[in-house]
Amino acid sequence: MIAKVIVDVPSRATDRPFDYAIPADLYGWVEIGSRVGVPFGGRVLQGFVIGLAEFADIDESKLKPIAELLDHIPPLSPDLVELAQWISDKYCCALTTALQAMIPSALKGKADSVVTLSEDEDTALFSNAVYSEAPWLAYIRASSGPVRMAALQERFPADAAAIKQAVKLGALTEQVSIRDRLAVRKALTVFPPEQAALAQEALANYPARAAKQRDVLRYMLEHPEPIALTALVEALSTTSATIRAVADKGWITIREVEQQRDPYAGRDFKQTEPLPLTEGQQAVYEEIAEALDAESSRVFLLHGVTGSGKTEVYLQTIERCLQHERQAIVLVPEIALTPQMVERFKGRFGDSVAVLHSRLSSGERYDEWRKIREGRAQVAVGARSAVFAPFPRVGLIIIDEEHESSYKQEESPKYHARDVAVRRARQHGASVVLGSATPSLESYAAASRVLSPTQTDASASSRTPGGAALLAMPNRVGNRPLPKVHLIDMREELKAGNRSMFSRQLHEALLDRLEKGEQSVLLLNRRGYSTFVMCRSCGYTAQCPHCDISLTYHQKSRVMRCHYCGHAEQAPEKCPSCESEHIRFFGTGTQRVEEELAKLFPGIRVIRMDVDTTTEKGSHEKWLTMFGERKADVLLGTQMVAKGLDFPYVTLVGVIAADTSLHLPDFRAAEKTFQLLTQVAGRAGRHELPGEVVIQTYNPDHYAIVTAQHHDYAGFVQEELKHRRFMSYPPFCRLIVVTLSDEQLTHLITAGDKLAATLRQLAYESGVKGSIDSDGTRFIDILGPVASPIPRMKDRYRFQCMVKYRGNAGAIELLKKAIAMLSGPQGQPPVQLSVDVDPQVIL
Ligand SMILES: Nc1ncnc2c1ncn2[C@@H]1O[C@H](COP(=O)(O)OP(=O)(O)OP(=O)(O)O)[C@@H](O)[C@H]1O
Ligand SMILES: [Zn+2]
Ligand SMILES: [Zn+2]
Repeated sequence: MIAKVIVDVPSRATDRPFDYAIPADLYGWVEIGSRVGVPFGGRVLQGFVIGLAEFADIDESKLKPIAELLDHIPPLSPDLVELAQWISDKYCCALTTALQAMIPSALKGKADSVVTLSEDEDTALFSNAVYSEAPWLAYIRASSGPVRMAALQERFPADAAAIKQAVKLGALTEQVSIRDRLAVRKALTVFPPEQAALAQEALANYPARAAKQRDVLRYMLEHPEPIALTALVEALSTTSATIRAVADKGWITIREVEQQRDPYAGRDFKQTEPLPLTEGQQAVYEEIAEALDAESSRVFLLHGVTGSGKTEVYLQTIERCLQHERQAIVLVPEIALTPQMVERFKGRFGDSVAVLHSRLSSGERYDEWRKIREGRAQVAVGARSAVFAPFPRVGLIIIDEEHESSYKQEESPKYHARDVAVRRARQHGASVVLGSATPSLESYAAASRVLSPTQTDASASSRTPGGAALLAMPNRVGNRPLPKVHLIDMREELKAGNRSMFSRQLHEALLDRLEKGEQSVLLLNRRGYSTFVMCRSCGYTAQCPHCDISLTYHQKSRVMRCHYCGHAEQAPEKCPSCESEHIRFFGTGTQRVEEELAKLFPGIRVIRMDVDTTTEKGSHEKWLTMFGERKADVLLGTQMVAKGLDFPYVTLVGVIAADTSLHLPDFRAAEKTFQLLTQVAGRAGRHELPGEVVIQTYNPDHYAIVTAQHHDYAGFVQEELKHRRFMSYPPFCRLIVVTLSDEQLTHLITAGDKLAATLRQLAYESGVKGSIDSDGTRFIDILGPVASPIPRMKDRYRFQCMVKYRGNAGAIELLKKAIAMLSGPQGQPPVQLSVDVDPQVIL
């Protein structure tokens, strides 16, 4: 038997399966999805089996055998391997990169070599006096098992050559194997006596001077359950040596036992029961339930206003899914994955919920993942990569806040979890529910057919088999009104002599809440904001010397830092350009808002949530719990306060400056602004107390802001679609951005021009219509090369080409072909090149 293995080297030259023989003792164990160690170019590498075959493609006598099988249960299943193939094709990345994205980082093993003494002990070499006295040899002899080569070399640095020589001459046997970065955690555990009666007798006869040992034995007889060694040491204030002595006498045993790291251990989740559904929820629930019962793979876009009770719909459809003995995956944006959110799922489904997100340690994440792989969990709640949760029979995939751009991974593989979910669901006959109060234009267009068939991008509708179905929940639970939204024109404030960052109305409203003991949420829209350093005399701004971007000022340390490369320097006292002392730190950070609040409202209790205050593990949770317990009047923060929060005493939401994100060089700027305002407004008045929202802006007439004021999603979409159509942007076409970078500008220019020219030539030859979109079905347009929005990063110049296409234009194939044509014989590209299909952020 032959295994086809993808080795873990993400380069174009190795991006194909290699054949290996399956040794007889591994027959039946090596499966599609198995992780193996294989010899490759003189090393041992980790790889994944993606196929099995009777015969090899190459001369079988040249075939090397698989060196080792790394897990008994393959970490990937055949359907995930197939999904990886799809990702690699669609997002232009190496197959190994896609496979790696599906497993926890703990399983990204590294090759490690160990040495043992060869069987043939009296090798001539070792009888040689020089060697026989070598300390490293004595060290190996004294060790009971294999010794890690790295450890040996570290210990005896001067003897590295001699050790290598010994391996070469066969006196030492070297074995290379893959070691996981992080193993299953094992703890030494003490087991009680197996024959209690005999042990009782022994206890009575224990020598008096071994009183400590007697205590151990007595304890284990009185508490006949396994106990962790460390716990026993603590319970009896004894030592592990004492306990070991009792074990050596044979009365108790000490063994290694596998431990589970449960990040939610010790927390009680209050069991919740399904709520009687509102009419709106019921209608939606029934539609989804029907698809679940029929096991038909359908995609639903659930457009439910803030506070309409989408979570309860998720919970009850999951329950329905579990009744069919199928598993469910719930994706939540990383920053909305709060303990409050987790609690909703654990409260309903208890221990069968596994949680996957990046704030867990890699050990915790690994254990949660194993819970899924080993069938101990039925529901996975997590961020983007939870879409790969290795369930055998997925029945339902829910994507909450489906419009969030964080569902797109920014590094390779640059996949979008929404598209991957639809694909995975199709493999399993599962349904997908995309939920949002502000669906992305792409999803909305696909579901509501606002585009005529010729305008729709055909591949979008093939992504959503049979088209997505639009489900709406236009009302809040209990028919509570959406909050009243006031727009404040900040230019008018300035004219009226108010120079504060708070308008008079927001000031009043805050004061009012303080008096009533109600709570407020304040949003500082930080997208595109930064605290930068500028000279008021000459206009100098502090720039990163390696990247074309302003340095960000950190007040605490007085250090200026680059967000792209990490470059840091002390903030200057004087302008380096004109020596003026009028050098200032600009921008409104959350810190400044906090200071202003303290000045204007003495005694106000503010919780500030931003990147600075939430880095520590568990801090996010701590702040939200505090706020929930009404230990603060104001929750002030960046984007992270806009989502998912559900606090009954929040009756005011204030937005300090709505438009900071409006003018970014991003075609989604208006959409992002509308979404953010609608989401944050939705935090107010979700329970009995009515809510009010104050939005401060310099663009009170902008449609994104006006429609947000009126909770008018349809109005926003209509206006935004006009712009997108006019400018030819998604959902009217699809995009691929190719970023080229190099240290030498001349190389870059040549490579960029060549790429664009090749692409144009290939598109022309393939007969796809050019930018003149005559019949509207197939069209491809190649723009650029132009300098990227960030033209230099880490001392490398950056250019980009944008490909706009529609329909079955074969754009990805053309691009792959063009790149191959420009690459060297080993597949090496002329300059560094990165491809982003369906980009969310264009930098
Ligand atoms: N059927 C129901 N009966 C009573 N209360 C309900 C019902 N469904 C949901 N709720 C309550 O209504 C509130 C809002 O629900 P939920 O948080 O799910 O809204 P949402 O649609 O997810 O809103 P958002 O998009 O703003 O997060 C919650 O406090 C929830 O417990
Ligand atoms: Zn200056
Ligand atoms: Zn930099």
